[in-house]
Amino acid sequence: MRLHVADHPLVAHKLTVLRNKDTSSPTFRKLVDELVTLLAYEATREVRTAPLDIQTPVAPFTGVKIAEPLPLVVPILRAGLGMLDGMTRLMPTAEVGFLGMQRDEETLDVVTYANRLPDDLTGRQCFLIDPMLATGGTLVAAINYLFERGARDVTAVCLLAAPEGLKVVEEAVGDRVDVKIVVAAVDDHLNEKAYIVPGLGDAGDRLYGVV
Ligand SMILES: O=P(O)(O)OC[C@H]1O[C@H](OP(=O)(O)OP(=O)(O)O)[C@H](O)[C@@H]1O
Ligand SMILES: O=c1cc[nH]c(=O)[nH]1
Ligand SMILES: [Mg+2]
Repeated sequence: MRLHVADHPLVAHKLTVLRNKDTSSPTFRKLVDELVTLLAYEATREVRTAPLDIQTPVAPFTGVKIAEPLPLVVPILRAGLGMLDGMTRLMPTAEVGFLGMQRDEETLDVVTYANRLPDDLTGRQCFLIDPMLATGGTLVAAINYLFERGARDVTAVCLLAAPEGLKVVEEAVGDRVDVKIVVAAVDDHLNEKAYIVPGLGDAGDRLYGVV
């Protein structure tokens, strides 16, 4: 597993506003969108390309295009949906799959309630998006879904991660999958309810309200 922590003053500034409990839901959504655009730049650094011959107004030129099979972006519902527009804005030719997963707040087990993914992900670069990596249970379950369909190259884009969760992902995935995690910050620890500290609270609730 490779970890990339964004080191950028704009990321740190926007993240601070996001963490603030007094930040309203509309501002929270906008900041998540802005942050994912900054993270997506790093997350897509290794996206595969193929040569493309074009003609500039002056001369022929061999440039690049995103190679097929096209990358697949997979938001983990609910909170991951808040990152989808930002990700596809940067990579508009990517296709999109969906995973609906919810952490049982008592047992911390992951319940998968929706799954809309291509059957065959062989050779596809997959981008899982979810703002929070807490115990790591959700991300490991999501990576396993992709692995079962043949994916071996997975980049997770998260806003906050806990050290405990990063360790769980590293141990669970091993070298089965080339996993890269791009995150705006690694926080201090998990509290007794497995919330990230200092964190930003419940990302899904702050984006979409308490259900
Ligand atoms: O690392 P873990 O301990 O598994 O926790 C992280 C998960 O918890 C949150 O989702 P939640 O289950 O609250 O669902 P929601 O997006 O519908 O709010 C978050 O968006 C992650 O998916
Ligand atoms: O701190 C946390 C942990 C899990 N899910 C969240 O939304 N926030
Ligand atoms: Mg939630």
